[in-house]
Amino acid sequence: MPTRAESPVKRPEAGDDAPVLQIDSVNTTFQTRFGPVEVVNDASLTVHAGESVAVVGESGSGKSVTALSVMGLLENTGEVTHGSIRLRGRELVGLPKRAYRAVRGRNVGMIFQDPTTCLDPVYTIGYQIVQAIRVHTDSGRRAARERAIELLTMVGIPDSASRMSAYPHELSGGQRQRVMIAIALACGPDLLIADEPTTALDVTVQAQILDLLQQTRRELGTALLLITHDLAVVSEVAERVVVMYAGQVVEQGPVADVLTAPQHPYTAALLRSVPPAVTDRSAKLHVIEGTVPSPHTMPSGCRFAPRCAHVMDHCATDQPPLFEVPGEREQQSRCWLADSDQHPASSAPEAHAATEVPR
Ligand SMILES: Nc1ncnc2c1ncn2[C@@H]1O[C@H](COP(=O)(O)OP(=O)(O)OP(=O)(O)O)[C@@H](O)[C@H]1O
Repeated sequence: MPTRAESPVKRPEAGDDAPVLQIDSVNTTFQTRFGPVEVVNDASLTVHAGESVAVVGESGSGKSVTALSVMGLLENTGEVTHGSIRLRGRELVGLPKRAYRAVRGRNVGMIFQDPTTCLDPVYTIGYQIVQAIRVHTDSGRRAARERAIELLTMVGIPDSASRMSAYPHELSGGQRQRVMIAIALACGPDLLIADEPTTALDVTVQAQILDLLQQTRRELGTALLLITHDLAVVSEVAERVVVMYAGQVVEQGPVADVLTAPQHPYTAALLRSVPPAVTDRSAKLHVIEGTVPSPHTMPSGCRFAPRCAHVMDHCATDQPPLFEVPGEREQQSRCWLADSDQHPASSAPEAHAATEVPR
C-alpha cells in the first residue's frame, strides 16, 4: 500500500541494490466523455542504478502515459488504477500531491521533447535553475547560484556565468534542451526520465544531447529511462529495451538480444520498418500493415493479432501473458509463440531473424 511519508526518497545505503524504478502490473485509466479508458495495461519494467533503459513503440502505444504515471503528472482525469510504482523501494502510487512534488526534482527528474513547455519565458534561465535547487535543498542563494553555474557548464553551455541572465528565447533549441537537463539534474536525482528529448532537434544537436545524457550517466551515475520511437537511438544509448504496443509491454530484454533476435512479431515488424541508411537507395522500407487499435476498441485476445503475420486461431481470443523466453537470454515476450509449453525454444519463427539498425 502507498506510504504517506512526505520526505524525499532516502538515498541508497552502500549495498542497497533495490532497483531505482520498479513498475509492476500498472494500469492507467483516463475518464473521457465516452467513459473510462484504460490506456496502459499490465505494464511492468525495472531500471537499476546507473542503467539506461529505452521504451519504444509506435505513437499512441502508452510510452508517455507510463512516464507521466511514474512522475505523478497525469492530468486530473487520469489515474493509476492498478499496480505498483516503486522508486528505490518506496511506493509512489497513491502518494499525496505534496509528497509527490518532493520526489519530483529531488529523486527523479524529467525532460520533455519541447523544453519551452517547461521553461518559463519571463524568468532568466539562471533564476529557474536556482529555484529548482532551492525548492529541493536547503542551499542558500549564493551556493545555489554557484551550483547553477556549475550545472550549466556541465551540460555544455559556454560562458555559463554570463548566460545565467539569458532568457529562454535567447537560446537555441539545443541550448534550451541543455538547460532543461541542468534543471532536471539540479538535485542529483537517482533517475532521469527523458521523453523524446531529441526529436525536435536537428541531427547533429541530437547526437550532442544523447552524448550529454550518456556522460551524465557515467559521471553522476544517474539511471536513465529514455522514451523514443527511434531504434537507432535505442541501439546507441540503451542497455535494455522495453517495447510497448497498444498500452502493453510486448517485449523486453537486453538491447543486443532484442534488436538482433526479436521474439515478438511486433518488435520484428518494427525493426523491419526502420528507414534504411540514406545512402542505400535500393533498400525497401517495410510498413506494418494496419493501425494501432484505439483504447476504446481493444481486441479481446492479443492486441497485435489483427496485424500479425504469425497469427494463430487462439490469438484472437486468448490474451497472452508476458512469457520468459526460454534459453539463456533475459528476454520476455507477450506472444503465444514464446509459450515454451507449446513452442520449444528451438522453433523460433523465421520472422524473428536478426535485423541491423542503421546508426
Ligand atoms: N488525457 C488523456 N485522456 C484520454 N486519453 C489519453 C490522454 N492522454 C493520452 N491518452 C491516450 O493514451 C494513449 C497513449 O498515449 P501516449 O501519449 O502515452 O502514447 P505514446 O506512445 O507516448 O505516443 P507518442 O509517441 O505519439 O508520444 C493514446 O491512445 C492517447 O490518445
